[in-house]
Amino acid sequence: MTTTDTAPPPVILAAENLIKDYRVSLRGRVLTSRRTFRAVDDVSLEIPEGRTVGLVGESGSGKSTTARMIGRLIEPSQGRVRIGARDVTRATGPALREFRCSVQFVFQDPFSSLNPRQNVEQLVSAPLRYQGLSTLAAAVPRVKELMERVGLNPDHSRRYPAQFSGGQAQRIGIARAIACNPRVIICDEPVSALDVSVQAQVLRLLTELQADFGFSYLFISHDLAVVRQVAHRVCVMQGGKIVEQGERDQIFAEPRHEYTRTLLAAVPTIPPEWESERRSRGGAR
Ligand SMILES: Nc1ncnc2c1ncn2[C@@H]1O[C@H](COP(=O)(O)OP(=O)(O)OP(=O)(O)O)[C@@H](O)[C@H]1O
Repeated sequence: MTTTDTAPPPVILAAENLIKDYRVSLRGRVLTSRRTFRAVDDVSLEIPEGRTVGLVGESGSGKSTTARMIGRLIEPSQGRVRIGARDVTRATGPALREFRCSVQFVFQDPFSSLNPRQNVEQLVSAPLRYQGLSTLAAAVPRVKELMERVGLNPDHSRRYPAQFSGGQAQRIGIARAIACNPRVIICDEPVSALDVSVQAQVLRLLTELQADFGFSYLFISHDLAVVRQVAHRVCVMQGGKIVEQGERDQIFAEPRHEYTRTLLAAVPTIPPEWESERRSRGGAR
């Protein structure tokens, strides 16, 4: 952690009044230009340095669309994305490349987000090569170091995704995400495709990496129990809008919006030993 309890950490990544209109619904229904479908409606959120912002809501509420706009994977229809003081909404060329290094993604399904024809050396070194920071051969020691850091055997660097378990494949995705020392990692349902025991290990790894490197996370999940374990702040989405946001303890202890209360009613409680261990590691508080 880079800040004290008295000074709030500076905002590293911000979304300002983001809107996304689609002209074709995912079901293939073509909408007329006058009747677009608004998937995200005036969303503003801030991600402080070294902190985790949880983004929760039911399926279809607009979480992934919001994240993809913030990470510049898709263009917003309106609104702005800022990293530090810099507006990167329309950044192109070198500015966009730099942004892509600063803001990395970890996706839900590690197997579909890793090219099955590339081995770990190729996969994990990709951000470094994209930035022109390294060649494949020169990146191998760094890849092995990253593999070790995320709990993988560096001797397996020539293996392909299919030779790993789901949890190990997600660790490859995490190694790739941290390869070029990003400032923010957008985790889009990073554990929901994994077995519960493996989920806990991957969440623990993300928490450790944050404590060690000060990463900020935007952590998307439909599972509030998971968000409660990792998030410092929580934003609740419904129907494309953020209906409530605040510090994690406030959201969980005193939800103000009816929809948040409904979501919370379905959350199992977390074991106290988890909570105390996380606090002692410097995780969410
Ligand atoms: N490329 C697209 N074209 C048209 N509609 C889209 C597109 N992507 C998403 N949508 C629609 O936008 C809405 C928000 O989708 P989004 O994936 O952002 O929600 P979500 O909260 O992440 O849901 P989930 O948890 O199921 O991924 C949904 O109604 C979805 O069908």
